[in-house]
Amino acid sequence: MVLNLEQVGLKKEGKWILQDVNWKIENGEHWALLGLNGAGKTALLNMLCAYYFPTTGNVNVIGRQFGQDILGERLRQQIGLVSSTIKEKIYGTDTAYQVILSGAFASIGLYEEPTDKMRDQAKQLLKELGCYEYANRPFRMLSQGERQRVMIGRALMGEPKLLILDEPTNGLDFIAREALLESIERIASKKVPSIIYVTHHVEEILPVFNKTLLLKKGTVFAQGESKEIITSSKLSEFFGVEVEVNWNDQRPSIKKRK
Ligand SMILES: Nc1ncnc2c1ncn2[C@@H]1O[C@H](COP(=O)(O)OP(=O)(O)OP(=O)(O)O)[C@@H](O)[C@H]1O
Repeated sequence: MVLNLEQVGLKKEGKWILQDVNWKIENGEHWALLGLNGAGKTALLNMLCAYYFPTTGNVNVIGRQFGQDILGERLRQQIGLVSSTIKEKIYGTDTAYQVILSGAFASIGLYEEPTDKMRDQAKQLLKELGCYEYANRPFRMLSQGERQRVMIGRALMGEPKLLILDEPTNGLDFIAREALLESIERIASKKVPSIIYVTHHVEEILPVFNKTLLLKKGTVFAQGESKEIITSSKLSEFFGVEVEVNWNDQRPSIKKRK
């Protein structure tokens, strides 16, 4: 099992941010995590990466039960996290290749001498993610879509068991978004690692994300097979406005009913 949360609650500054969260991810499953602004998605991810400890309940991530003695650093080496916070820390002068290589050490910047195996793996990832042609270009000169690919490559360098993509299409135009989604689909089709794809956008729930969790006001509003969760009636209740969901080519689209 990749993840097991039981009756998890998180209280910060006297306020419950997460409550009664139950969530299991089996090996090889890929999940979409959908929630509006302030739903608690970031707080939940921070907990999965052991930056926050649960106030109540049990958290088990990749076979590690959270307790007083959990080593956050060790756990984080097994989780590939792609988020805007990490992206902002990357040195703009490092090349795409160096950024991907740095993932082997889970460091920002390269301080250790990579092995030949690491170099081969980084080159392979550059190819798989379509980054090869700009491998030697500094990170700051890359487009948003290119940077995002590099960040995913960096996360995959550590051969994580869980890959968390936190709103990876933010700031991308339609073409770049679809291209990135295609790459994500390719990674997901390999089964390992399991992916949690965090988004506000229903249209980004690719067929590979066959499970969806809806988070609302810090609690699980619904979870299960995406086809059963992403429906007009469920999402109308979830968003609190009447919406119409249509499935086309195994991808959902949504619009507000007039
Ligand atoms: N450390 C903290 N202390 C106090 N309140 C917090 C803390 N972290 C988050 N919150 C609050 O918890 C709620 C959920 O925040 P969170 O950032 O997890 O939402 P989100 O679903 O990620 O939203 P968005 O989509 O806008 O990023 C918000 O009301 C936020 O202000």
